[in-house]
Amino acid sequence: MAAVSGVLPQVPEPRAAVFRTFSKPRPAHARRQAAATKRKCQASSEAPPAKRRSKASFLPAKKTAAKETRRTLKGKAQRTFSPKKPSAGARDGDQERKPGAKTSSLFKNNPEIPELPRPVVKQVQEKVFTSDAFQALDLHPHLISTINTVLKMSSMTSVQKQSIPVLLEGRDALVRSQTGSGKTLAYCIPVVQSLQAMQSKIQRGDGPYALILVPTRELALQSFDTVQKLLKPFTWIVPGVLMGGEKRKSEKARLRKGINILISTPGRLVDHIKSTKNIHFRQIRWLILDEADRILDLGFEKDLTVILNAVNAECQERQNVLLSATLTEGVARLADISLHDPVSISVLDESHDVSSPESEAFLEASPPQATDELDGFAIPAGLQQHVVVVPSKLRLVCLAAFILQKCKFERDQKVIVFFSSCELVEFHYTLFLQTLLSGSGALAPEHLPSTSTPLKFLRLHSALEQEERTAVFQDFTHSKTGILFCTDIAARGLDLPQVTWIVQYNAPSSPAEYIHRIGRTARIGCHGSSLLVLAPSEAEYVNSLASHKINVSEVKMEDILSVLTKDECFKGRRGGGQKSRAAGPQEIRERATVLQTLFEDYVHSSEETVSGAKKALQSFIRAYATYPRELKHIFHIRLLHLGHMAKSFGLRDAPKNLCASAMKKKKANLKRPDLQRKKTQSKQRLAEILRSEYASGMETGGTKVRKQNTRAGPASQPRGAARTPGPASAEGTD
Ligand SMILES: Nc1ncnc2c1ncn2[C@@H]1O[C@H](COP(=O)(O)OP(=O)(O)OP(=O)(O)O)[C@@H](O)[C@H]1O
Repeated sequence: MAAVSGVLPQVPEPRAAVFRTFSKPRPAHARRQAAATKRKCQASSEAPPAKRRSKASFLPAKKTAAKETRRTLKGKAQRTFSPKKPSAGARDGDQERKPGAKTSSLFKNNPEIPELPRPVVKQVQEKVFTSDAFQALDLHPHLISTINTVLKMSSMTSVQKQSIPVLLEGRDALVRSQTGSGKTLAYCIPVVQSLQAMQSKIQRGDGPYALILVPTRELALQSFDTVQKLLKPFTWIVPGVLMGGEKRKSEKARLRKGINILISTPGRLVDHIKSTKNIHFRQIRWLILDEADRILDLGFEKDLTVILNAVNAECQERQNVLLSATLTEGVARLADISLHDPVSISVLDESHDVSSPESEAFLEASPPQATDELDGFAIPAGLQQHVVVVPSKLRLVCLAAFILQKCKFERDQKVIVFFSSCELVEFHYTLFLQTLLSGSGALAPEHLPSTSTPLKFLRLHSALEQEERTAVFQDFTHSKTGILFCTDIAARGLDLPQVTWIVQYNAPSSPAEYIHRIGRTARIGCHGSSLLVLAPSEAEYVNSLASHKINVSEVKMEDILSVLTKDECFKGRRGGGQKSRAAGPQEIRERATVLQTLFEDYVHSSEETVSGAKKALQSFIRAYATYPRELKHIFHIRLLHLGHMAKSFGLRDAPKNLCASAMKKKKANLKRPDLQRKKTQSKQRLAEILRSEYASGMETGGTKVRKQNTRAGPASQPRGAARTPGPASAEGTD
């Protein structure tokens, strides 16, 4: 890390300024924002019991002292941060806090960071581009010129070269190619070509000829945008999008006028099938399931059945196309769609595997894979995947340090951070906005080093009003820099340009979701990186990824935290200016503690913020309880240390009621077998809540997170898509 002492202007006691900022009453905008941060999944009583004391977590400090080089930091800090000698940050903070409030040491009593397994995997890769021009296809000349001049594309990608001719022949197809390889055009071009070529010219009033189902609203808007561009020369064909969050009335009106290429989320389409008289499928020629494995999974099962019944009742002769980067034959077989002699298109078949001498060795040692579910999915060649193991207490400062490193001290970085629930997104978004943004927390802009970039935080999840959701999506799409906090609603299909880093702060629930999350970067031949954050107890997950041919390389937490020595906002008691040239582990620890204190002071600045942090922690625990059975040995709440986890939510102690209710529930369950059944039901409900990230948006009774301090300008209004917010929904909105 380059030293910055020479670059920075002299700022008298910046750390003291930090604490002053957070001990005084919060400014009106912060209060407004906190008040606006309503969370929806708040069923705390459903939180499964969290076992507090894992053996590893309670190792005496002596035993956890590091022996290896990579644990030197921890070892030294244990000596430095004895309870009798609190950190500068903690001490100053204490002066202004209630007696008894404390910032406990971040670096004490942490479990050892285990040696990560290092399987070298023969990762699967595909060739993205071909040298063939679109002119090689039998397409209308106006369509080709639109592709060349409007979309500014000349040569086909591999998946387009393979799929377009097959689809133009009228065949059903299952299409699998890596993320960001151009699957959208692989189906949109044949649809437009075939519809414009129909002998009796399509009339708007004919209704839908093509039905395209996608799992989220943002993806619906994105696909609609692509179709709209391709249709420029063919103005008589009308595209339209239906998605939750828009006023049903205006959608009904558009359906009445006629939509020929209909793009919809499943839930919203079902709603119209049930409630809109003039929706019909008499003319359907195409049924396309983008992100087909997602649409075919349990969360959409009922919706898909309703849609297929409605479509089948009116039309039998149509082409069916299923696409996804993680489509497997197994998933496709589940489809209750009568596929006629489908062609399986997998770009992988044509590609070469990338291997190294070590990977050969691994292959020999690795067990044979049993099913196609365990086969590897291709990962873009320009994608560097990393993993960092972080003790629970240090998660929050580590995430903040990573964001500062990338977005404050490096240029043109666009980062997406994935969390497991809406509450987690809201909590971290508000916390970082209130503490890390220049002007509101850390240093005033004039005191920022000249090399630093202002931070810009955005968030996207299903509990937002649709208007804000669309605005955020547009804003992040068009931004050169920024940090997007989101749930898995942004994991699939979204083509957000120039994303440089993907952070998975909560591990995904399946290898497929891992692939889709990291696939938001390194698209269409570009470069990008990903970082997966794991707790020490989760290190085994690296092996699980390896069994799906996913290869991650380790970065050290200390290296991420060391960026704090660049940031004078977090200068410790003895100052770090002159030392930052060769910042030692002790200084890094001091600064991490100052940063943690900053978070804790904000969280403890009002009852409301404390309660928000507790709810976020409960939400984390609930989400943690829903990992599938095959991952339970890695992600099980009994392996979590609740007190340490609480720290990563800026809480100074583990919420007592959470433990108490968990313990009570456990005891009661032992006595009352009838409660076991309820527990199962509540687990199912939790799974539903998570799945409903993708639900229809037509449910009522929930609370939406109201519009907050977005920096987005008004979103552009696509043809056929109204921006009026829809009815409040329970949890999901798609
Ligand atoms: N032939 C092409 N030449 C140049 N760019 C292309 C071409 N085809 C598609 N693209 C661009 O590549 C990007 C990724 O395309 P697309 O979103 O269709 O990928 P995908 O395979 O559907 O990804 P995912 O699996 O994540 O949904 C888009 O920005 C698209 O405009």
